[in-house]
Amino acid sequence: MASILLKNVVKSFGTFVGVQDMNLDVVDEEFLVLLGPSGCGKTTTMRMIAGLEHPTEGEIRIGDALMNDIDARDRDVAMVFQGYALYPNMSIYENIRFPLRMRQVPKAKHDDLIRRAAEMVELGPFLDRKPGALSGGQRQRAALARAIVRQPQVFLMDEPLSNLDAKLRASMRVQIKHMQRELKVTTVYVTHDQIEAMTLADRIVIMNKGVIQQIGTPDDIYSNPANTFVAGFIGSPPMNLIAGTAQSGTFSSAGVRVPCPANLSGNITLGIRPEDCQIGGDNLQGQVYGVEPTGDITYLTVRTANKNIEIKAGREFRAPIDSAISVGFDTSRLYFFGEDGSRVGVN
Ligand SMILES: Nc1ncnc2c1ncn2[C@@H]1O[C@H](COP(=O)(O)OP(=O)(O)OP(=O)(O)O)[C@@H](O)[C@H]1O
Repeated sequence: MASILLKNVVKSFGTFVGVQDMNLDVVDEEFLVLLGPSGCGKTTTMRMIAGLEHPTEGEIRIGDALMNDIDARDRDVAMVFQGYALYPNMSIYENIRFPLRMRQVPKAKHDDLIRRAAEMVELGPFLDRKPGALSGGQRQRAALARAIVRQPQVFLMDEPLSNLDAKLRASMRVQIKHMQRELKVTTVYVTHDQIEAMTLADRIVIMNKGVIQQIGTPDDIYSNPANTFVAGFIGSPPMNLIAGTAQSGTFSSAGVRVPCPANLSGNITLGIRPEDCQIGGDNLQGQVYGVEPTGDITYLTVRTANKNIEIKAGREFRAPIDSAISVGFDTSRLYFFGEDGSRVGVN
């Protein structure tokens, strides 16, 4: 088991900077998720920890040891990628065994280790099959078993569930989390799926354009977004961000009026989550633009002169398109952001 430290890590590709001055401290036994849009530098960060890319600047440590010049195969990490990368001609048993052979683990220990790893991902009955005779979820579990079989210091997982359908992804999430808790192996997991990040992570690192935007627990990231990027990235639908002006304790924008901290003035962006809006009230006046019943929640889109606002309404809510509507905001849950996008106060 081990901690991972990235200190002032930069990765450039020619003149393009893929990862900028990254500082990250992954605690021993932690499940850390790197989350961000395509191209934000998640995989590059992961590949540097694995030793598949070398940082242009900075230090990478696993435990206390400096890794910069250590080959990937000499770092005690196991990786799971989105493609399962199983050997098609080998049985699942032999596939799981592969890392034990590579690491020259004494043969006498193999059978026990393989069966224990297979048991953990519920693949015990499938060990004799070839990968082609397994479902996608079973293959992904075989890839996980192969990663855990030799109990590395660190697991690195890069979008391991993205090839699976939604139902299977949900059940594999639970399985991965359970397995990580049981094995207590420090884990770095890359995804662009916020639900995966929220459900799996002890802490989430949100990245954009090679820069860390915020590091925090899922609750913290959701409740206290550091800037408009994080606020607009997390949540489904994400936080409504409404540009307007603040003056003398009031924020206003076309059709929107809410109290704000008296010290705010000038161009401000208001943030309000869809679930913190209620039908009826005097903070927002607009027209119904869309009503989407989904069973438990009805999603309502309200049009104002400046922007469409997303609201989670009760399951029974229905209203004619284009009808006038008034909405109240939970004023204890308003967010304000300055011109550079960073958070400036909670009312
Ligand atoms: N070998 C390379 N040469 C040049 N540019 C690269 C190289 N590898 C990555 N990049 C660039 O660095 C940036 C970060 O890439 P990276 O793969 O880390 O993104 P990501 O966040 O993992 O994206 P995705 O979710 O799409 O996999 C991207 O703009 C990418 O085009």
